[in-house]
Amino acid sequence: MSCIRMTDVRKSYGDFLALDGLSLSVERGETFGLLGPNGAGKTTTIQLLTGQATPDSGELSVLGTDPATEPIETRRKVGIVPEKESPPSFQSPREYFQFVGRVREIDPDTLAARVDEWAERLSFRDKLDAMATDLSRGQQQKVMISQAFLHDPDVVFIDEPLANLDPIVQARVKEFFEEYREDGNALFLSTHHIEVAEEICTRVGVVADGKLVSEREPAKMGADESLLDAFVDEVDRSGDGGRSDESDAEGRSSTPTARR
Ligand SMILES: Nc1ncnc2c1ncn2[C@@H]1O[C@H](COP(=O)(O)OP(=O)(O)OP(=O)(O)O)[C@@H](O)[C@H]1O
Repeated sequence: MSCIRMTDVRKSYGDFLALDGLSLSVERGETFGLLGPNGAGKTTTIQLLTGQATPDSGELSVLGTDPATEPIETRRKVGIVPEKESPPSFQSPREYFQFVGRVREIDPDTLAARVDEWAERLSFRDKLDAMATDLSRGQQQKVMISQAFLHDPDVVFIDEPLANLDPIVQARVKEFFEEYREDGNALFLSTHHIEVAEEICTRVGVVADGKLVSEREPAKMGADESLLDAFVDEVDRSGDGGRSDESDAEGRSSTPTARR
């Protein structure tokens, strides 16, 4: 059975239709990547699947919970790295992890061992007691990735997983993602970096115009096939290619219009 499922989900903001009947499903053992142009609906999809927003219609299921009606249950079961979140500026990473541990009900010895493991894996042991406000953007991203896995969830959602990370840390994160997936868990990633999707994901879905317009398994694509070419074709065909023109630097539309 799928551990993540969306069926015919619609979501609008005012009169702007952001998701127009989006359906997808993800199985355990998969790293699913949602690829799409600015404003296509990737962040909205993650927000709906993690109970941070509610759909207008359609069905959602994550690890047997309904994020629309049981958002706390869903969030208890999954890990989340939201797009623009940082650790609280007034706390050190160690204090933040202790807070996460209390909320996630992780016993102190397990928490200490996992924090130690992540600080080692992502090379930030020397920053564990620094104020978060004094961390670089990449160091903050390391803390946010670590917190998502501390309670050993079966499913983790990450918006732009490798943003701001140096190549050595990116390699360690990719290695961990592969082990995590092979252990029977599922990762749901959102990105507009095609090379990231190609390298990390077992399956990539292209979202355009508020719908899932195609799905591909990068490992099964022929040497003459390019995910970039396929992406450009599909986005052009959906008519979503020009959507980024009406979005600002944050990807927010300044003049929301209904998709139809
Ligand atoms: N709170 C909101 N109010 C109004 N419109 C919104 C809101 N959140 C998102 N939107 C609009 O919904 C559409 C989808 O936004 P979303 O953030 O899901 O896109 P995205 O694919 O994650 O974009 P990006 O790649 O630029 O981060 C965009 O046109 C955006 O302007």
